[in-house]
Amino acid sequence: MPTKCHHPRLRPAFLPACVLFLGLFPFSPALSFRLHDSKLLDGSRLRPQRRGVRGVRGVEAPELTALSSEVSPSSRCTSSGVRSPPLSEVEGKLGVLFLNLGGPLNLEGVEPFLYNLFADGEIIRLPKGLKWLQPLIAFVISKARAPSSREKYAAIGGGSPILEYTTQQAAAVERLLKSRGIRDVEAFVGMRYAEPFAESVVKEMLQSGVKRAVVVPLYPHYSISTSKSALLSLMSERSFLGLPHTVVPHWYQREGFVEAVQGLIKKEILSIPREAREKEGVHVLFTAHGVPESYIEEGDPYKDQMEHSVALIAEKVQRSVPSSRMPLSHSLSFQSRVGPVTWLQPYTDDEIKKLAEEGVRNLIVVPISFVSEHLETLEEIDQEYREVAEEAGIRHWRRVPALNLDPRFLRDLADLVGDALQSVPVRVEEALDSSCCPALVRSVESALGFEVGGGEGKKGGRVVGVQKEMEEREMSLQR
Ligand SMILES: C=CC1=C(C)c2cc3[nH]c(cc4nc(cc5[nH]c(cc1n2)c(C)c5CCC(=O)O)C(CCC(=O)O)=C4C)c(C)c3C=C
Ligand SMILES: [Fe+2]
Repeated sequence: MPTKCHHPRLRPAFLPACVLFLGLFPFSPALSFRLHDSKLLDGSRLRPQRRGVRGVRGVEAPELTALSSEVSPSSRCTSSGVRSPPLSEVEGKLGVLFLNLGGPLNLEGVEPFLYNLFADGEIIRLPKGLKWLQPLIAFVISKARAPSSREKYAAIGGGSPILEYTTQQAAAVERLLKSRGIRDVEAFVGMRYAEPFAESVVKEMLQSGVKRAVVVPLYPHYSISTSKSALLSLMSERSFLGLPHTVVPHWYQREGFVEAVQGLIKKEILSIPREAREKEGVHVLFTAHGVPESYIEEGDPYKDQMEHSVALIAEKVQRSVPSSRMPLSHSLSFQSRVGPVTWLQPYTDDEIKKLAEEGVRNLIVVPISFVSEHLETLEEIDQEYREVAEEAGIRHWRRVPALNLDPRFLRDLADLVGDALQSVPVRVEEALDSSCCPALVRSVESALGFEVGGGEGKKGGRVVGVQKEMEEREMSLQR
């Protein structure tokens, strides 16, 4: 049965049990993060994102051909069951569902958001026999963490910009699809830990007449803790399973994504004064949200995909910056660890200090695991890590903005939907299997050094606030 996805009032008698459990917590990593059957959570009220525009049904335009030379993951990610036809052959209104994590809109929303996060059986993984403790643990941890978490959200203006960015991204993709001939299409946003909850949005989709759906977790790389968790929330809405649909489980390998990130990196590299970058070189540090190591040991493809992703982007960066007078190196590290267990390493703060000790003076930091600005970019990287870097001796610090409303990225998201329509559908049940798409999950050597040349120095733009950036991106999309 789904657990109610709300911050509960616990009876005092439960509290000693929670405290007892948490007392064990630091000494029992195996207990605190272990593989088990997934647990579903239920959402609460829905705030529908946008009203659908009704028109001619089911028209796919030829320009929806992939820009990417890669085979769409959908066509590879199959099980041995009976195949449904591609969704392009199904008539009726198309719904595009973007799944994301969500975030608190204000400081009052921080504790309920944390509760929902820690009540997720894919975030705190309890053995089967202890699952009944999940709501209690979520209650205690969210209470304990809320004050420090609230401080962080206060430092970025009092709430998370995730919903705003995601809504704008979805609206832009809907416009692009319409402009390409899919007139009867509506994009939806469904969140995991905050409103609008995905479970409710799915109901809205069905009520609004959607007859086929493309589901896109807005995480380029698959992780049990993010993509799988988001997809599980769909399983609790049984009527969704009767809807012809396809899921794009991961999409970091798409050329459009790689090129969009590369473009943003190149801009920051060129913003470092020419003399400094040619004399001292530049280091590009890719930083991804971490997961506990135990996830990887239990089959989460996240680390392999991340390493592959970094190698693909680094290669493009190397090729994109002409001449060869500037030594350019790169590495990957992991941030935002929580709790007492070991997370993926190296940790980003340690990596920054190590790089500075090794003589790096010009540092480009690239948040790679998430496609919009959020707490970890605006507070952890821009404030905490920047201070670490400056104290360690980094002279030129640049943070690459998240993809947000980058036109290349948005075009690729629209292409991705087009590719998904043409491919063999991947059902949500299939995409829950983290070993789905083995051909795309391969380890590659990361941290390859490479040399690129420089151009004229330009001042790099920092993140200037959601509203301003949205206006700029919107204008650029319209041009
Ligand atoms: C790819 C992205 C992410 C992965 C992987 C991920 C795993 C993961 N996260 C936690 C714990 C927390 N995450 C929190 C916020 C948060 N996490 C991500 C992304 C990934 N998490 C995002 C986008 C956000 C939202 C930020 C915002 O702007 O609102 C938080 C709350 C913030 C805080 O108190 O630090 C926690 C806690 C775990 C345990 C985990 C893997 C198991
Ligand atoms: Fe997280």
